[in-house]
Parts: sequence; structure tokens; C-alpha cells
Amino acid sequence: MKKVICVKDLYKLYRVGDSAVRALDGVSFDIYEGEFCAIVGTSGSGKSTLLNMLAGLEKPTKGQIVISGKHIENMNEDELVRFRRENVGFIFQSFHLIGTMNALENVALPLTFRGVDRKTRLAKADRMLNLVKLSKHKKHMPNQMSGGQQQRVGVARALVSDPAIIFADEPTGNLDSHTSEDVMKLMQEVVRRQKRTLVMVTHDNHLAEYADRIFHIMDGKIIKIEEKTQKEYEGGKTL
Ligand SMILES: Nc1ncnc2c1ncn2[C@@H]1O[C@H](COP(=O)(O)OP(=O)(O)OP(=O)(O)O)[C@@H](O)[C@H]1O
Repeated sequence: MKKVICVKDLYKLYRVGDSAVRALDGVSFDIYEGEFCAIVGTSGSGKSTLLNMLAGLEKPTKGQIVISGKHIENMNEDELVRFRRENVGFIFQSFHLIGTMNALENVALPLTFRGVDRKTRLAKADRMLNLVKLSKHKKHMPNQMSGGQQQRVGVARALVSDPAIIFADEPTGNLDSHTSEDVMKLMQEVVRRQKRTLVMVTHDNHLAEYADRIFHIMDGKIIKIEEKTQKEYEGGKTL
């Protein structure tokens, strides 16, 4: 299997006054093409810090992050912007839809930044909305849709530019439990069908069960990696 993400000895220290917080304290792992991985941990365990590093939104203090064969820890801001545009899709907890655009226009938006012409953009967005089962809501504005529908738009938007990797930060954090399950099933299905790699952060152990592998993080360390096959690894070694 092809490695898409390779993280080696990753550290992130934050200075707060005289003390240092070890938000990431020596993290190493690989993620393979087509995998759905969940990063799970309690509040303050380092989940968001890790996701921000993987997405190139924050610089590590030390360590390596290789994504699709490229070292992102050495990239400057312009290179990171290009890297994200070409390789990454995001799904946010609070959806981040543009309120003045309908579902179709919201989904088409990432393609605008890639210079795709309007007709092609809208045709692609249309297909993505069908994929997330929102064919009847294409002309709806965000405030005319439920939370679950808005997040489906968020999923379609993350997929529209054919990114190799999708990062999702608590994607169901603003949804009720029933709708959360629906969105998780949808993400699982489209990721499998489209052979994307999905990395999701959540504090919810139950939702993490939708993933192929679960990375448990505590005090900035990966303490356990759980596989769907029930084969478990600890500290990177097979038990
Ligand atoms: N900018 C910052 N400056 C100082 N400390 C920070 C900063 N960002 C995060 N931290 C600290 O790093 C640790 C990890 O934070 P992080 O946000 O990654 O946790 P999390 O697992 O995502 O938590 P939550 O589920 O509450 O979002 C925490 O102790 C936090 O206080």
C-alpha cells in the first residue's frame, strides 16, 4: 500500500510565560492511501495541534511530515498554500459555508481558486451534490438547510477538487447524534468509493469506530493505534 502521510518524531512546544506546553511530544506514524483514520483523545490531548501540522497550518518545533512525497515542514507560506490547494480538502465543525451562496456555488468554490471555468465548476459541483444525496437542495442557501445537510455540502466541497487527503476536525461536533451517524456513514462511504484518504479528529470514541484505524492520543503522544481488524499495535509494535 502507498504511504500518503509519513510523520516522524514530531514535536510541538508552546511557550506560555516561563513554562512550555508539549502539545505534541514525539509522534510518529504512517497513513496509507484510501485509509480512514480517526485521531481520538480528550480535550487538550493534542488532536487539533496534530491536524494543524498535517494540514500545514502550523509549523512543528521539530520532526518531519511527508505528504504525497513532499516534506511540508520545510515549505514557506506560498508553497503551503499551493500544497493545500492541490492536495487537501477540509471539513470543518462549523461547516464554514458562504451564507450568500447556494449549495452548488459553495461546492464549486474551491475550483474557482484552481482556475477552473464556471461551466466545468458547476458541473463537477452538481455531481458531488448528487454523491452526497443532496440533488434536491442544490439551489438552497445554507440557512435553508439543516445542520446535517449543510455538512453534506461541506463533504461535497471537500471532495470537489479531487484531493488526495481530506482533513476533518470534529465534523459532526455541531450535529445531533442521529445526524452525526448519518454524516459519518456518508463520509465512510464516499471515502471508500472515491478511494480518498480521510483523517478525522474527534473526542468521541463511538464516532471514531467508523474509521479503519483509530489513533489514540494523550498528552501529545500516540498511546495506541487500533485497527478495524481488531489487530492492535502499541508503540508501533505488533502485540
Ligand atoms: N497557541 C497555543 N499556545 C499555547 N498552548 C497551546 C496553544 N495551542 C494549544 N495549546 C496547548 O496544547 C495542548 C494541546 O492542545 P490542542 O488544541 O491540540 O488539544 P485538543 O486535543 O485539540 O483539544 P480540544 O478537543 O479541546 O480541541 C493543550 O494543553 C493546549 O492548552
